[in-house]
Amino acid sequence: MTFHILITDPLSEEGIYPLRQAENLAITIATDLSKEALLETIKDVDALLVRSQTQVTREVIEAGKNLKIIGRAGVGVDNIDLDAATENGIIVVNAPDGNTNSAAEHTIAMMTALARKIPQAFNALKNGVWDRKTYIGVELKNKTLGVIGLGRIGAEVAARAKGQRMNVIAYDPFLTEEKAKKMGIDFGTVDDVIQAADFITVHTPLLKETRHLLNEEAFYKMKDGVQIINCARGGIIDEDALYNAIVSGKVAGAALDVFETEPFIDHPLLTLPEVIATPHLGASTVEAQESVAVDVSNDVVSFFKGEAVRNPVNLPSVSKEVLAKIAPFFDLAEKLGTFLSRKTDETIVEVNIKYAGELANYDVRALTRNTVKGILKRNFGSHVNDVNAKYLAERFDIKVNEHKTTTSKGFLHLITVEVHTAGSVHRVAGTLLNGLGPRIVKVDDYVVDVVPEGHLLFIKHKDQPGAIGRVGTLLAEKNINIATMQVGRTTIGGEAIMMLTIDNHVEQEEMEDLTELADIYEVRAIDL
Ligand SMILES: NC(=O)C1=CN([C@@H]2O[C@H](COP(=O)(O)OP(=O)(O)OC[C@H]3O[C@@H](n4cnc5c(N)ncnc54)[C@H](O)[C@@H]3O)[C@@H](O)[C@H]2O)C=CC1
Ligand SMILES: O=C(O)C(=O)COP(=O)(O)O
Repeated sequence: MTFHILITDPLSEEGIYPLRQAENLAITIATDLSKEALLETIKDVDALLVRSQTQVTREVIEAGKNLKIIGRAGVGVDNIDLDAATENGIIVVNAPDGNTNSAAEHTIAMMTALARKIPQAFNALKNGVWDRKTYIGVELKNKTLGVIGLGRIGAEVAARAKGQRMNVIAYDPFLTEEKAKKMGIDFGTVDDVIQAADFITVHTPLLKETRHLLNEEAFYKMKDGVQIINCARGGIIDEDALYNAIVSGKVAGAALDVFETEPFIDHPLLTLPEVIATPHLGASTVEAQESVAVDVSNDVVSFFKGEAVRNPVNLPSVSKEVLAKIAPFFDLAEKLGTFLSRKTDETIVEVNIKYAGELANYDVRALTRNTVKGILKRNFGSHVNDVNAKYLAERFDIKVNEHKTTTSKGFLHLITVEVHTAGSVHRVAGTLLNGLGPRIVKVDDYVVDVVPEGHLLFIKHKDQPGAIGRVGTLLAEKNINIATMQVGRTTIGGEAIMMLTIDNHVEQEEMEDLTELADIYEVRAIDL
């Protein structure tokens, strides 16, 4: 099967080498598509690869009927409607590490150019003006750099600023005193940072909480003559407030690489001599572009091989070590979910998944998603996947609870899944037997030993001589061959179960007449 990859922003040709190497991928590069053309082209595409330019809106995502993965060759995913992707079961991957260095270097370059007015002086010179008075700058040495957002890029910028003999003060919700100490920087609140700094640089994503983080009120609190740098995202700074703060003389200058609306060409900010700007070039180096394109291409290749991706954005990422421990249980978890969803026709309102034994030591959210996927397949078929399982459960008001206990009687690991409907509770437990593979070991209160595979018949009956024989005879009359059979009961003469594996698929309706046999209460045909 060939998967169609559409690339709509310029990516490094060297970087997409992994895509070119894969035999089952057909690549189309179309970097100047109009919105209408994109909506048309996306229809037949399995993977979309972008940078920051292409606006991957809900409309685009919904038009991508075959779309399975969106790759962002870079960090920021604010041009991608993540909710729409998740709801439609489309995984989004990015390349968070590949452009860190370039963005940090660009930030330092912008700060230096700003401090020494290099672009303005160069402009004058280009226009034939030799002016050594207007372009007097300030030193960076001994000045304080305020860093808001000390993630990958912010931390690199802080380290480089120290090399410039600057003092650094930072704010990040994840920054602790200990970590700051280790880095040789101060830490404080946003207010501490903006009040102490001579230069302020922002390195957060654009989120609800960071939108207009630097606004009129914030500028008011800053030192007179402060200089501002934004190489992260337009919108973190309120551009109108920045304009006013520069015109009023409060802010001495600003270096901007990113803007609230891009392309940014006729904004009043660009008319101010105190403002220097680049057209979103933070990641535009040969090295960064190759690196981010390689990372995102590798993830796309892995995805179409059915392997785990390294940098999922709308799925929690799982470390290699944890993945190695939990991956063998993926299939079992899904099958336990499928089993229960076929064991009842009633609407499921709650799912409780209990991980007992060694598994309880790991992040098992991926297993929970697989279980929920198995449960929801009854309603959503192939539309439900790892990405949207949680979303679909929430949308249909199905409560999903995860429980863990490191003690497990008899089994090294045990996954017990329980579903509640309005009037009943159904339970199944499974494990992986060393060297033997997956087993269902309990259904409701009955102990069994069934390989969760193929075509099963789950039968509830009275524990009475003849019940099993009558089932066997009727199945023989229907020419249905029994491959394996297990029985279980809790009390002699009470309710009991049979778990049969049969050779072929049968429809539930074909099995209804089994319930007319004496002592047979319920029959469920379940394909796993
Ligand atoms: N100009 C350009 O071409 C480029 C821009 N970027 C942008 O730079 C930004 C930072 O990228 P990375 O460092 O790779 O991301 P990152 O995820 O490593 O770091 C972001 C940091 O911001 C912090 N943060 C979140 N909310 C915050 C808040 N309310 N206040 C303070 N800190 C907060 C997070 O805790 C995190 O440590 C992103 O917006 C990214 O899109 C990245 C690469 C190139
Ligand atoms: O990685 C990021 O967040 C960037 O802003 C880089 O954007 P670009 O890939 O150069 O369009």
